[in-house]
Amino acid sequence: MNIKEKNVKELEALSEDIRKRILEVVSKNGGHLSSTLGATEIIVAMHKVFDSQKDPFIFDVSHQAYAHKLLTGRWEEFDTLRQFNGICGYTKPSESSDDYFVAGHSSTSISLGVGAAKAIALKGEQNERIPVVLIGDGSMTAGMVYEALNELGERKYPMIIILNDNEMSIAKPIGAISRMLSSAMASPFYQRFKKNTESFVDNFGDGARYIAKRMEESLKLITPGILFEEMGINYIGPVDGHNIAQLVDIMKTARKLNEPVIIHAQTLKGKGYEIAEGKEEKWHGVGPFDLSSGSSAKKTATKSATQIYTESLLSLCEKNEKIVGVTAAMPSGTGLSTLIEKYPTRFWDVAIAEQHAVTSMAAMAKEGFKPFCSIYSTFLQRAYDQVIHDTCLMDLPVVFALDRAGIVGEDGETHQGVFDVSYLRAIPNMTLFAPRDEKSFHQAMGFAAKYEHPCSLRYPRGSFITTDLPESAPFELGKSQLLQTAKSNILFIGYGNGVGRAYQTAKCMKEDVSILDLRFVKPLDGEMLRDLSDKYNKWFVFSDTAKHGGVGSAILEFLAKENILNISVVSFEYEDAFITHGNTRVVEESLELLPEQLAEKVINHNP
Ligand SMILES: Cc1ncc(C[n+]2csc(CCOP(=O)(O)OP(=O)(O)O)c2C)c(N)n1
Ligand SMILES: CC(=O)[C@@H](O)[C@H](O)COP(=O)(O)O
Ligand SMILES: [Mg+2]
Repeated sequence: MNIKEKNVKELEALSEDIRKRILEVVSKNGGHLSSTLGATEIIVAMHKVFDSQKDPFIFDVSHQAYAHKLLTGRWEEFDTLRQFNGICGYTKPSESSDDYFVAGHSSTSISLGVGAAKAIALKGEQNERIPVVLIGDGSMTAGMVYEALNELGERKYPMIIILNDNEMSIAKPIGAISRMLSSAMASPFYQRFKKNTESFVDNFGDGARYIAKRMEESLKLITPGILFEEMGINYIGPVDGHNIAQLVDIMKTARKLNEPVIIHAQTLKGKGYEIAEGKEEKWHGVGPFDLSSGSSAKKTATKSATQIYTESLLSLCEKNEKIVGVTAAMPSGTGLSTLIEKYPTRFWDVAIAEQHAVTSMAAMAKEGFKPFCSIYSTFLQRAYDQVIHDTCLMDLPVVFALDRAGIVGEDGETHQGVFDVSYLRAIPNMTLFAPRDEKSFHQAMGFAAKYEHPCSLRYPRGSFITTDLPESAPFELGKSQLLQTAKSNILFIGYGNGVGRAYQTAKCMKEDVSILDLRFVKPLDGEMLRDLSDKYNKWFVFSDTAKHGGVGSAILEFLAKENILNISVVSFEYEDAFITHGNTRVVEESLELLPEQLAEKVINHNP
């Protein structure tokens, strides 16, 4: 039956069926669980009142949009969620015309809505179509949201913004905005007012009590909405984000206003799966798990790069009290939660605010501190000008510790950490290097902690490719490390996690090869490369970076500048295309980047 014809009871039953389907698939495949369980009724109500075939449905981050996928013809194939060639974990127009826009990086939805509303107005379609945005309280903390609200409040395009406030980002939300949003019921003024009026009206009977109740209601409506109302945007709420009848009525009312409206819905993150309900960070993004017990299926033995980073930073902090650091709403993902707990006056979660994170740390560097910006490679893209304009132009000693560098797997195109060498290498005063394993990671961190200019080190999601690499030499600026020499004319040049891949590829070959750990891609070890160009004339580059502007590019630039013309360079970095989602190994195989595939390419390469 078409959702438009369903009554409230049927919509409630549909929500429960959706929850069951989400739990069934996410417990098998992994994915974003608690966000998407909590947004179910809101999304069902959206589809009841609006039409995603004509109204732009815009989900912020869109990790919470599984119910939308289930309601738009993907119920059966939802079994393939986040699998290679399966359903994407985020909205993706190429997957369905009901998915209006790509999403994955947060806080873009309101700008998208304003742009869509402008176009709808220009095309004279305002009576037929209206943008409907769903954004979470965590995503409301990024500056881009206020750029969009600023214009929307001025131009007043008709638009529905549903703010799904579950009082959680990935972790507990931080900052004034989150506090403002959920402060309505708890504000001291509001509580005093409530207490005083209750005692006051007890002496005057029902009529007065009724008036006080209305005042209390109106006060509730005023407190969190004051920010939006003052900006010229209608505010309705807070409302129960699990009450479908109320949600449907309010969305219908909001549509009739034909103005910009924010509906502030309060929900329970993880609703419907008791173990995950409430303020449980670990249920935001999950691997496969046992439904009855909630215990995760996969246990990882080897230490992750994030764990190494955390241990390294902890030991550096003990020796140097000038070391400080930030994360932009990824405390556990970056490992910074440990540092925040141990050094609460030196480490901060600044919410989803990468631009603010970088620039505020630049100021701390100017004040003589040694900041570590712990940000995923993909999310640092959000703060590119802050790296150039506020950090490198001032030549300030900020360390950009880029986790999730390389293919990240099931998060797919929006989250692959593959562009950082390309986007950072072009910036003057920036130094780029990468550890290959645990030992070299500690050395790289020691180097970073003393380095007096901007620098960036990168490391993979999960653990390094291999742990049995040769002993690591201390990190020196612009110095590489020759790990293995052989008689053949073949040289493997590895960078970061690419060194492990070079070793695994070498093992697949009958012929011995020489292997260099490049360590620094900026500045390059010119002396070593000149020396090696006399001995080896077939170079192969192994790095989890985009080819364009990446490590191979840097080496080719060097050879050209040195007028060294007899070397053939083949880069096994990523081609000029966005990399899809799926299990990392499966994705790498599709890109022909597995060691055995690379060995084939080396053997068959005849320049
Ligand atoms: C620019 C950017 N920074 C960080 C993230 C990582 N991230 C994904 S979802 C999320 C929290 C979102 O919280 P909220 O909007 O409240 O949604 P909820 O999961 O609570 O429904 C974060 C920090 C991101 N996707 N984009
Ligand atoms: C939706 C989002 O952007 C985050 O939840 C991201 O998926 C976290 O990635 P990791 O699982 O690699 O920490
Ligand atoms: Mg939230």
